Amino acid sequence: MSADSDPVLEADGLQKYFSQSDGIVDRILGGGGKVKAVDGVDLELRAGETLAVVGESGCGKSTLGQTLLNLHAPTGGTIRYRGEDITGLTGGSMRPYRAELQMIFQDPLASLNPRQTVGDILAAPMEVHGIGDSSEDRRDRVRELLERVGLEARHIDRYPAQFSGGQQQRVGIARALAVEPDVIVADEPVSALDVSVQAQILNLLEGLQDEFGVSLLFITHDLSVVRQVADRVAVMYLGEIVETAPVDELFETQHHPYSEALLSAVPRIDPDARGGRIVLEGNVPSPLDPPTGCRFHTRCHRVIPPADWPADQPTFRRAFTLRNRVENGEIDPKAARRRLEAEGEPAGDEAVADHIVDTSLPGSVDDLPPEAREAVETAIGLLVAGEDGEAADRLAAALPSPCTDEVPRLVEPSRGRTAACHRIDPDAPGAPMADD
Ligand SMILES: Nc1ncnc2c1ncn2[C@@H]1O[C@H](COP(=O)(O)OP(=O)(O)OP(=O)(O)O)[C@@H](O)[C@H]1O
Repeated sequence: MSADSDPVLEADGLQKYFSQSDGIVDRILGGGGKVKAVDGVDLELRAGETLAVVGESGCGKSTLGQTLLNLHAPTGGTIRYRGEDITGLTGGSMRPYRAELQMIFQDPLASLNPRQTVGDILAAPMEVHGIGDSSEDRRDRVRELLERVGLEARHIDRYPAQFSGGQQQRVGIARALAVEPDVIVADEPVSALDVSVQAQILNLLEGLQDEFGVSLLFITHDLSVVRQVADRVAVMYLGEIVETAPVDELFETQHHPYSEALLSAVPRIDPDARGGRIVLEGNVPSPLDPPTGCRFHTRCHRVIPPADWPADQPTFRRAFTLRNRVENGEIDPKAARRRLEAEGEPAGDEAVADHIVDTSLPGSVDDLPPEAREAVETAIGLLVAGEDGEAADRLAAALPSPCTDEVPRLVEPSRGRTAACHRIDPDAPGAPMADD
């Protein structure tokens, strides 16, 4: 495949929100929240390539894959297949495209009808899409397909449960190929399988892709799988694509700090390779209420300090972590007081505030620049006095960052690569740090 080949499937500003109005989250929050599972994705899958979509669990990968195939009605944006707008097509109007756009699922057994033989499972979509002249012809094609995916043709009348997990996934692959598709979205196709079987299925997919010229969107959380199968990678975080790059380039350099953190967790062959594992702050925020500005700012180890910050960036990150914890309501002065009391320690307001600073600020407060230190101590005092909003405002004023205020643009740091981070955008607010 060529990196410059035409896009087969394109997303432009694609959004998929799920309504929570009937769910438990609604009852807790008291409002009809929207889970912003996919939120403004631009992406193109090019002819014959394998594009991996990677990111942590819950970042929206599956929803993106399913929305691209119109299995979910998109909330916004457009989807084009070979230049034709197919956004939101359903039923009969989607039928001409359905055969071209196929899906392979993570759990092969759950996606195969247990009461049908594999022969029937594979022949049914052929019949729907008018492939094969007769049922005998389709049965011959099914036998060929079974052999092509490494199964035995004589097992055509077996039921899915009579196959092993790896064999069931081979049936899933055969079913996708049965209608001679142009695009396959494979959603974690090997993550339910034993490691030894994973490699066989990945090899099979690669071989079939070359043979059939299919474009593959490969969804996975596993970067070692990405390296084996992908030509390009799109890194997803909280409903957005934060970086795209050819796979080898992404493993060499990362422009987005989230990609950098993901890649830092991949075991290196060379034990002297530079850089240790980057441990991100906190948890993935809720897609019901994603952070402002850059969605990654709450966890980003490279969050940008204000231009007049008098210390280094890691010191800012420490203070900024406390800011986030206060903003997110993660600090509970009452619990801190109870703990001190239980330990027989002094538990007056001042002691509680000191305890919170000690336990919620990474590192020592003494290492902060004087103004930041004063802001931290004042803010925690306010928090202990029950003035949560005031506390958060005080910290936001003392520890501002362009990352909380401005949504980063997707820029092209080099040909064929994109990333959305203020640090690589020459027009972005905030000065990159010398030690960055
Ligand atoms: N049908 C649905 N209704 C409501 N929320 C949903 C629905 N499907 C997914 N979500 C939510 O959308 C977000 C993205 O989920 P999605 O499954 O797409 O992520 P993912 O990256 O594929 O994760 P995983 O790898 O765990 O499957 C999650 O917060 C999830 O809870």
